[in-house]
Amino acid sequence: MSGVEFTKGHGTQNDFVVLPDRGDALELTSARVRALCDRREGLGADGVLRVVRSSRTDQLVPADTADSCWFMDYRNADGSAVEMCGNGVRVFASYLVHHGLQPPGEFVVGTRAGGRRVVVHDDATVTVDMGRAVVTGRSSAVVGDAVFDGVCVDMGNPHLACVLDASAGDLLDEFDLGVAPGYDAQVFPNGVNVEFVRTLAPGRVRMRVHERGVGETRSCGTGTVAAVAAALGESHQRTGTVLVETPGGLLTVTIEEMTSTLTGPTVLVASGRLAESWWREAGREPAVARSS
Ligand SMILES: N[C@@H](CCC[C@H](N)C(=O)O)C(=O)O
Repeated sequence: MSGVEFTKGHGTQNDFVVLPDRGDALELTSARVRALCDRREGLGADGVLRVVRSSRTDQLVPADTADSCWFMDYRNADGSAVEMCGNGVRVFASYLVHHGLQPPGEFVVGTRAGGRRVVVHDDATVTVDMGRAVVTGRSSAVVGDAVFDGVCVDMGNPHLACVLDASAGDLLDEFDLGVAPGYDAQVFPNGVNVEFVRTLAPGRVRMRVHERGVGETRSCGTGTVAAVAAALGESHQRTGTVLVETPGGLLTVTIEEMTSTLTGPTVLVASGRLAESWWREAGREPAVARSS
């Protein structure tokens, strides 16, 4: 059969194109990632998950990632290859089990941020051990004219989680996150994912996020863990389990002293093949204007 195989899936509406590449043979250029993620020109997604064996990949694979496990080569919609994607790992794990590449239950997925232990449950809910939410300091985000104080959290990828106080009322629903919030580039030289979170009741928060390399998304797994770590911290708690309402659905985050977990649903929507001509065209990088 001709054409590149794909599956489209999502975790709380953070959506991905999954590209199986057992032989590590796909030429996944930035241009192809951008075209795949384009919601008019391509399939439409927040990111791409290339499925490759750790031992076969030419990516930088951290030492704690077993040679034989499946590696999630994650790309943001803008084509950038970054460290980690929490919802992506959940969809990736679900894909592996559904397509018979991995028996159900517990196993490790390789990512650029290290190995992540996952459990795929019978109802396609997936729990990921996300590692420790490391608070590295404080900084601020700017939306329009407003400046918000935030907590810098390293989840393998960088986050700035701004906890809104109760007086902020419905502000969370009113933000325009169509434009990237401003941030301090000296604190985040490689860019940052910015979360806004509000506590609704003990053990329940609501979050919106602007993702680096994507824009506003309907959910972000690493972002929910960062947001919960920040929200717990504001009420002087170091650990706890919190339900996170995102525009795309509900996730459960548990923060422990040395690690954290993320649990939520995954959906595999469709599988198919990309037309060969589309893949060929999508591979062409746009011509760069030359100054003579
Ligand atoms: N949606 C993801 C995060 C994806 C990576 C992020 N945009 C970055 O650049 O760090 C998640 O579910 O964690």
